[in-house]
Amino acid sequence: MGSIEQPEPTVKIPIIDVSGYLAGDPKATAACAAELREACENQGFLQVIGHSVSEATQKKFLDAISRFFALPTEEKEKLSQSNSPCYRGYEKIGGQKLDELDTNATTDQKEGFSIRPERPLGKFLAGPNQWPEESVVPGFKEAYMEYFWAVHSLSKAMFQLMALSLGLDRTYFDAFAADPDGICLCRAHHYPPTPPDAAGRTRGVGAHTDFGALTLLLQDTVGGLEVLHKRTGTWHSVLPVEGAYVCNIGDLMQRWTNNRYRSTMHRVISPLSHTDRYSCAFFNDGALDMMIEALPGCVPEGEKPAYEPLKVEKHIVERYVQSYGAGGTYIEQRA
Ligand SMILES: O=C(O)CCC(=O)C(=O)O
Ligand SMILES: [Fe+2]
Repeated sequence: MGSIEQPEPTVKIPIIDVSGYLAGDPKATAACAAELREACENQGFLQVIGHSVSEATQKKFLDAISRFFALPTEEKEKLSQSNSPCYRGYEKIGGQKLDELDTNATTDQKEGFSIRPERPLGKFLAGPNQWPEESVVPGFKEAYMEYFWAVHSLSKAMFQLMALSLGLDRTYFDAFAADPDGICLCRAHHYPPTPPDAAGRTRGVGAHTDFGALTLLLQDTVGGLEVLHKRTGTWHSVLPVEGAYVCNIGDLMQRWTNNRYRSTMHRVISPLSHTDRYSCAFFNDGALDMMIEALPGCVPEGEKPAYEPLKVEKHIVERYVQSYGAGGTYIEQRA
């Protein structure tokens, strides 16, 4: 008799239809909250369908970013993030290295373009966007801002569902997630096709956990995003579902929930592919002056919280510096 084979570990990334919740149906809301809790306590990743961002808004946005990334490098470099006091604008290939642990890892083989709503300079990440001239990429700014606000609204709804999933009042995270000065940032990505000599050797995005609270990622149908199954150390694809949002928990939310909700390591591999890949991450990392300390109900009776209280600002600034190197007026002022 042969040895008994261990079954492959299965990583479940549930697909949750939130349409009933968004329509205000109490039964659907309770079911969605339970599904969200289960996903966050396990892999920390799920995909959201039946959401409020229209297909037209997504398509218009994806079309606009592909036209932007198709511009000559000199044109994109005019909007370089390195000229921005607040990490806004164009980030060239290799501009970020999200894998902080592996010193041999390549820089991330993606280019990006980041925006936020404009706020007066002062607080971390506040300041002006950089946009291409309207004649250079017609409709880009309009499509990007329309997309931003649509996903912003969905992220607020997801925080309310998150509150319900934790047995908290629905509005518990509102002050955090809807603060006009809060850290909400949208970064569009373009992953160029990988030549054979680089496939497998480079990373689209190195292994990392997201810094903040909640990420909503739109990916096209090319694929490449993978999550780590911690116990077995194996990587598993997040299969693209057209129009869905990959929703994941970041380090702040893991800390806030006293490790009950998981911030999972993920990466984008560079498969041998002749296709360009586009994605866009929307990070809602909340109000800068919020203190993160274990939420009610997340510390078992008789135990101490796993972490000291921490201000959002301190955490986010440190993580930006680690992955981009010091940059931006805010950080220079504090150095
Ligand atoms: O492009 C992707 O699929 C993932 C990007 C990502 O993980 C990030 O920007 O934090
Ligand atoms: Fe990420």
